[in-house]
Amino acid sequence: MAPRVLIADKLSPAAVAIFKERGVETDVNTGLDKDQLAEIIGNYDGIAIRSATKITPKILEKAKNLKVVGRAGIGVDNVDVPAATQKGVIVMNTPFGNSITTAEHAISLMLALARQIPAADTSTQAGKWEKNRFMGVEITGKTLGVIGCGNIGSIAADRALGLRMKVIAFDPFLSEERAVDLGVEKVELEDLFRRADFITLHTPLTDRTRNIIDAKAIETMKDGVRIINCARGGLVDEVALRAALDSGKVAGAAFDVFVTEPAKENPLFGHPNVVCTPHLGAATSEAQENVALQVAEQMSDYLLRGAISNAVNFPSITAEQAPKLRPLIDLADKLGSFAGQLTESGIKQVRITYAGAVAQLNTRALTSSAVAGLLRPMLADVNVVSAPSVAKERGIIVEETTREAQGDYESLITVEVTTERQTRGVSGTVYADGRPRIVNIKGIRVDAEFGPSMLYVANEDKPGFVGKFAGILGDAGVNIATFHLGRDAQGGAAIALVEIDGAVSDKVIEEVKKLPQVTHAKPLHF
Ligand SMILES: NC(=O)C1=CN([C@@H]2O[C@H](COP(=O)(O)OP(=O)(O)OC[C@H]3O[C@@H](n4cnc5c(N)ncnc54)[C@H](O)[C@@H]3O)[C@@H](O)[C@H]2O)C=CC1
Ligand SMILES: O=C(O)C(=O)COP(=O)(O)O
Repeated sequence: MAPRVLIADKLSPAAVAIFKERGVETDVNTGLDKDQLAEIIGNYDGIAIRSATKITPKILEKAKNLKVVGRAGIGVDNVDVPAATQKGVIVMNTPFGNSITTAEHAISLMLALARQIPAADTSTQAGKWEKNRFMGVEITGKTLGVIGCGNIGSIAADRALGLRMKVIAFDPFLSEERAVDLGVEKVELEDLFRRADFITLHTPLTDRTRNIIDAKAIETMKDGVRIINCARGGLVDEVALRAALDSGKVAGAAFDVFVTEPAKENPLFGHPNVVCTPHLGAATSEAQENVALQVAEQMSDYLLRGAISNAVNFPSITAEQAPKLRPLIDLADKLGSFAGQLTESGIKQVRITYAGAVAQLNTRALTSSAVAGLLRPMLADVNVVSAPSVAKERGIIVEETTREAQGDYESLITVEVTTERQTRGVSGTVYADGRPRIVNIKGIRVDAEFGPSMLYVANEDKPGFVGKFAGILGDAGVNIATFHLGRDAQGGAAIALVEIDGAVSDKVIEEVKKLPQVTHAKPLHF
């Protein structure tokens, strides 16, 4: 059945066209309130949004079929990403499609502010001709302080340099080298506040950036500073800014984004030196076409081919890699699951080794899959997306190693789990038939496919075991589908891995355990 996507915010029609072309069903239903969305979200495999629709834990709870949230734009602060991750829902954005447009909006607002264009326009069109009321400031030679010099901040900086401004930037992740390349001076935040004539914000809203401009910060700024916020409401304390505008400390402010949106009322409204736009940063036909096309392509690629790009909660997998990766993801999950089902005490560490061709692929995705398989027997709702963060929360160390091909296998994945009691390793491969095999358990070679219902028995390699073991299963009416034996040395440790039709009762397991040679017996499910 074709996957189905809900377009819940206003997207360029380019998105529908792409989804249609790719064979994804779409419904366009914008402006839903949270209850209406909760009612229908269960019908969709994907939801495409901008900043209006909020993807909350409550919505995710109802989204039984949801696999992907596609944000046609940059900020994903309207999506509860941890909650989506926990549900295994991929959250992807389009990190570049609207950056030029947004930087241009910041520059437009700066110029509008410098020359009071909106107020002058209103006055002129009201027939007032107030030529002496609107005295502007020149921006040439002025210092622009850029807070957050990522994609948008650096484009804004570049445009400001073109306007002959001096640009200083505060961004803890901006390297000196990149600053030199951009032609900006990297400074500390206090310096920026002290020196800037104009300040423009371009950071995401996080716990560290919330109210990055507050009353205290404003006090340290130049008298007559002008502030532009085209990033997110909440970066600036609106009440403190209003007070500073009223006192004249701040000469002007231009805001595109607000603490509460849609902003029907706001502390900044009504001040003569304030310019506001209704979150128009990304609103050009070019940017909207870019982000709509891109989000539709990305979502289709994921829903139809398993390719992941620009996900904020999962590593990327290209469409070319996806078919190669799919059987290996399955293998990693099954090896993890095998280890997890045999683990009876707290896991301290898991080391995943990729040998041979698999080492060249996207091992982060494989590791997530192995960890998901490992944790699933203990935590039913862990998934490939949430596994790394769940492991971290539980203090489990996850290590990944890659190495050259080993032995006979083109690709070999080994999952080694260390608990309080022991370290246990299990290896597997995928043969040309694309089916995952388990080829080594605790150093003992085997060659078994994974079946839905299996029995794992560790025993001493002594005569008489196989007959008695098969006898117990036969007496209980358990049909053996495949039977694999392996041992480390004659008379040493041996393993039996048996695929059975249907389930096996606890009573049968107990009987198997009572066999004198048996050290461990456990039913496994894949
Ligand atoms: N008004 C609008 O319509 C639009 C707003 N935006 C917003 O613009 C913002 C920036 O977007 P991009 O440049 O694409 O993101 P980006 O990720 O490329 O850049 C953000 C920069 O902020 C920096 N940063 C993070 N924490 C910081 C801190 N505590 N202090 C200083 N810098 C810090 C990062 O190092 C990074 O370089 C986002 O919040 C996004 O949501 C984006 C598009 C449209
Ligand atoms: O891309 C972003 O982060 C934006 O803020 C743009 O928001 P919008 O898609 O115009 O609602």
